Amino acid sequence: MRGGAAEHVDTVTADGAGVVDPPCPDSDVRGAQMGFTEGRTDSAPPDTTSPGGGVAERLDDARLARRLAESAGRVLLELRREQADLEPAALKAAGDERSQQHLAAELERHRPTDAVLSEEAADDASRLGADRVWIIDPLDGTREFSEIPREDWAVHVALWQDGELVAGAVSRPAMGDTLATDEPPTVPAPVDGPIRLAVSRTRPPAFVTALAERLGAELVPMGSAGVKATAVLDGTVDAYVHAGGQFEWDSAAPVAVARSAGLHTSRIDGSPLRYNQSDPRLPDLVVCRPEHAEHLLTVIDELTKGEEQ
Ligand SMILES: Nc1ncnc2c1ncn2[C@@H]1O[C@H](COP(=O)(O)O)[C@@H](OP(=O)(O)O)[C@H]1O
Ligand SMILES: [Mg+2]
Repeated sequence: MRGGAAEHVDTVTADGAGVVDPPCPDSDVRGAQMGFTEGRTDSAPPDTTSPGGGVAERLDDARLARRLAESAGRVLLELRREQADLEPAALKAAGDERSQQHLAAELERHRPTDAVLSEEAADDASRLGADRVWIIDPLDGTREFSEIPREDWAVHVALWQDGELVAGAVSRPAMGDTLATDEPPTVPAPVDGPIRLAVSRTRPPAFVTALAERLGAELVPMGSAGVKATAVLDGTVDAYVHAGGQFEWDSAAPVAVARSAGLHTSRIDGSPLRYNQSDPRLPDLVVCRPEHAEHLLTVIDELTKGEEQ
């Protein structure tokens, strides 16, 4: 449990799995470095009351992102427990739907004036004129979620504001943790040996396989973009490189958390990842330890140019 000045009390869930927020930390230093601050001063109305009837003060965006990702994770774990006999396709569909319903309801309750871009909801073009857009993937690694007891699936909750990702959380419910910008993770010290690249276990892009060969890298297969990106944060791998297709919701929250911890994040050509674009496709990315960025991007560049010839 996180500590700090006891100012905020909040409740996050509408499904009985209510959360009384622990004391709110002092303004998060590294969070402030990435451009977000404790609380908000703009026009959104405050949270009102908790299901228990108590007055709930407003939770800052980063902590709300964490709480939403965690509570959706509990919804998904419960579903998996209760519906373990479902066919994988039905479990996937139920997981997407339940988590989407939960997150949509909670965002409506806590941030009713903000726009939302979700993998599991129709894309409302009004988000393009909005100052604040929550970019969510209610269940990333849907396939792995349906393969009980696999743990490599995640819930992504990010907030984009005025052109930047300003908060994010990646919950890994079956692993029992959440990595979020309210408390940027500390990346472990580097380890000796070949560079380790996280790659999709079910559809490894040929590009990444070729990259691994050039780098003399070890491929570490796993499901979920969020799990792969956070595997860089927890030291399981050194980099996550993807190409060939993805959407903003697959990477927004992982990238927000990775940036808050000081990792390199970019497109594979080194250009910035941009969110809340009219076309939400965002087909490639690099998330890596900063000490590997230059070499990785150089080798990717050589590989890309070689493919073009
Ligand atoms: N070529 C591609 N086109 C579109 N989305 C892709 C993709 N490759 C991976 N993804 C998305 O990235 C996430 C991680 O995939 P993987 O585990 O194979 O790396 C998945 O999200 P969802 O599970 O939310 O659909 C998947 O849909
Ligand atoms: Mg996804």
